[in-house]
Amino acid sequence: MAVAVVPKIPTIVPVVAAALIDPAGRVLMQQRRIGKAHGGLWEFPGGKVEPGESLEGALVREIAEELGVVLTPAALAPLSFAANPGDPHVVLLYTCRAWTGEPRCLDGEAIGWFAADALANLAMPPLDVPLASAVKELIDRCN
Ligand SMILES: Nc1nc2c([nH]c(=O)n2[C@H]2C[C@H](O)[C@@H](COP(=O)(O)OP(=O)(O)OP(=O)(O)O)O2)c(=O)[nH]1
Repeated sequence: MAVAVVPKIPTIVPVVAAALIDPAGRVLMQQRRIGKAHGGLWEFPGGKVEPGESLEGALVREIAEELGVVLTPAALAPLSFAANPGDPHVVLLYTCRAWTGEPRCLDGEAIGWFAADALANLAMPPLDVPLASAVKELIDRCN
């Protein structure tokens, strides 16, 4: 009898991202570099989790690489996640209101601070649309 061998290959690609929220309730968004997948669209800064990394460890690394700031791990709060059929990426979104340093655009095309009401006007990758709604709901409740 033939036995099917199913290779143990992960079918999802975990991506961690952060909604940095400033004291005025504005959110930092990053524009992806032109020419990359989803080039020119606005996303939450972050990136893929590398083998052996924790989720929070990956997020602290990515944010340091992309924005030059050090997130305060205790200030990271999981908010929501997003996945779509046919797309292996699962974006896990955290909020963060405490960090060290002034965010700079080190990796993207641009960065900007946006009021919660303005997020829906940004052109975003599909997974970011529900995530941005979750961020707006949170800010509307808390600020
Ligand atoms: N960082 C981030 N990635 C997102 C978001 N929404 C979304 O669909 N993605 C997708 C875009 C990318 O395909 C993937 C994140 O990959 P990445 O930022 O680490 O890497 P990349 O595609 O820029 O570059 P590469 O490593 O594939 O060469 O997740 C988001 O809000 N933030």
